[in-house]
Amino acid sequence: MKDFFKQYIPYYKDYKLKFFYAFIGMALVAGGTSGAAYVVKPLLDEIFIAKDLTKLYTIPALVIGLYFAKGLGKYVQAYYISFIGQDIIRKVRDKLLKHTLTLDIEFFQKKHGGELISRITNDINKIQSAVSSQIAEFIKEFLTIFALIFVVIYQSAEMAFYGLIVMPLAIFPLSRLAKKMKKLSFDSQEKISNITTHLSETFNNIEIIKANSTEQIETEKFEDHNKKYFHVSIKAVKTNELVSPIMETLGALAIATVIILGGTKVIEGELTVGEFFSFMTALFMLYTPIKTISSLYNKMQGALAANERINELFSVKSNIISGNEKLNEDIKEITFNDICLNYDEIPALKNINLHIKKGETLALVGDSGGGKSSLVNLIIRFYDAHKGEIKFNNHNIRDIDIKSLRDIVSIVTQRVYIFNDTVCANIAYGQEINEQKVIEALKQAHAYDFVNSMEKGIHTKLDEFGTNLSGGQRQRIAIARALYKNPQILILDEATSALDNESESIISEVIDEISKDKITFIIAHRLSTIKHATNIAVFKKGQIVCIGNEQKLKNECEEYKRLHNLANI
Ligand SMILES: Nc1ncnc2c1ncn2[C@@H]1O[C@H](COP(=O)(O)OP(=O)(O)OP(=O)(O)O)[C@@H](O)[C@H]1O
Repeated sequence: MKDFFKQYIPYYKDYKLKFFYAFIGMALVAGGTSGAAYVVKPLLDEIFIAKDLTKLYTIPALVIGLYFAKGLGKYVQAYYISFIGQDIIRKVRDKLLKHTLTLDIEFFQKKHGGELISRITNDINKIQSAVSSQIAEFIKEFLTIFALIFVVIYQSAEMAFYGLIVMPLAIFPLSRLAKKMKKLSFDSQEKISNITTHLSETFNNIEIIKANSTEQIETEKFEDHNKKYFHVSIKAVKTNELVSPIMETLGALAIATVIILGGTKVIEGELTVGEFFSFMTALFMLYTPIKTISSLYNKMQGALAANERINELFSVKSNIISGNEKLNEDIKEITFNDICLNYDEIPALKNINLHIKKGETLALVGDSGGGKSSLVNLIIRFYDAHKGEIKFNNHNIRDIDIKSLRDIVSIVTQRVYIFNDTVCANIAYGQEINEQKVIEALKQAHAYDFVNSMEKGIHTKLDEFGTNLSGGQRQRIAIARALYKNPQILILDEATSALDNESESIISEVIDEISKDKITFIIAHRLSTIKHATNIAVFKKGQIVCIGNEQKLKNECEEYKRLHNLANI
């Protein structure tokens, strides 16, 4: 708990004035509550026993004043505390997403998107009430307790001792319950994360689910996750709700003792009736904040568990560290010197040596799993090689500022990414929109005709998965996006695989034309699309087994001949 406060207290520094207002509100609540308890004494002693008529009006007026102050205080503190809490949460959420986006591709490939969404939404929501209302309630209830204890001790120190002894007695069972609550909250956050993960997987894979009629199976899996969440939640309710009966039983014991003791004192004339009732009112009132604090402490455990999960994400660090050399120059050559890459100790690339000059196109071909995508992923530092060196002119890739590197590279991957935005914004993604340039890029990618026939042309909104487009249309959008950037290095990983033969050959010609002043990497299974490449590297099990132009490979490379024959079957 201490660490939790340590982590969030610095945020409060930005809200000093608002916190001050909230504190005044809390003080009004504490003062109003204890004042209401105190006023029982003059109420009984002076109106009912001494029959003082003047007090008949002043005391009720005072009661109204006290409750008004309490109500006003409650409103002021609730507003400012919620403001502070929600604003802190907004900042933590922004910070968490910012941090998450800095992490390596490898992290995203291993962690499910649904789980990350759950951390950034559910877990952060869990700490929201802790940093806002719960912290405020803690302070408010503590202030109220102090004020009421003051009234209790002021009225009778001896009875106060018996009335309050329950407080230390309650600590042991309550701390046991709190520990259990923390564990249950951790479980519960994990279960809700499973639910989010399952939902995101279901909606992302909806086509395959429907095509295989597995709706029932998926529903059953979901019901299972849902049931587990329900069981943990109910266990948490069982634990949390124990706080109140424990406190009430202990409280009843204390109150019974005080009645016997106080009753004796009143009978013997040591205490007035008013003093006794004022004491009793304060004592009764005391149990509410004490009970609230115990239950808050328990509820806080949920926030602590969620916070651990948030901190776990904050503690993940990127392994791919940016260099600081900016690439503000013409890239004339890229060199791969003895490059090796492993995924979890399993080799994917072995001793790759390549040299590509500006204006050249290197095609990468070979069986599936040969290492082609892995090689191009190294160029934009989605991964770092485990051995060897990649150089852009004379810069080692690890010394280059990652943003400046990625600014000069366009990549079209096997999976096409479409954003929930207009065609225009999708093409100019990450750059300023120039409609003329967008149209130009669309024309080059042979996408302008179909975009133009859409209701709003380049201003038509696409949906996130591009479901309002055909596979080939999606690929053309991705190619147009890559061309819009006018990169120095162009990487096309199966970028035309969904196109019909005619479109593919037209686009291949366009690419041949525009790649004259670039360094281009093309991965293609259809060998016909890469026949004009300067060099073709044939991959097999992570190695380049042959390299050369098409004619050379046709004459000398058995593996290429095999691929060529397969393609012509
Ligand atoms: N993120 C990853 N984590 C673990 N292994 C991976 C990862 N990406 C690729 N691999 C493995 O590395 C090897 C090379 O994969 P890669 O995707 O580079 O091949 P490829 O030649 O591009 O295949 P394809 O033509 O099917 O796209 C494969 O055995 C693959 O299973």
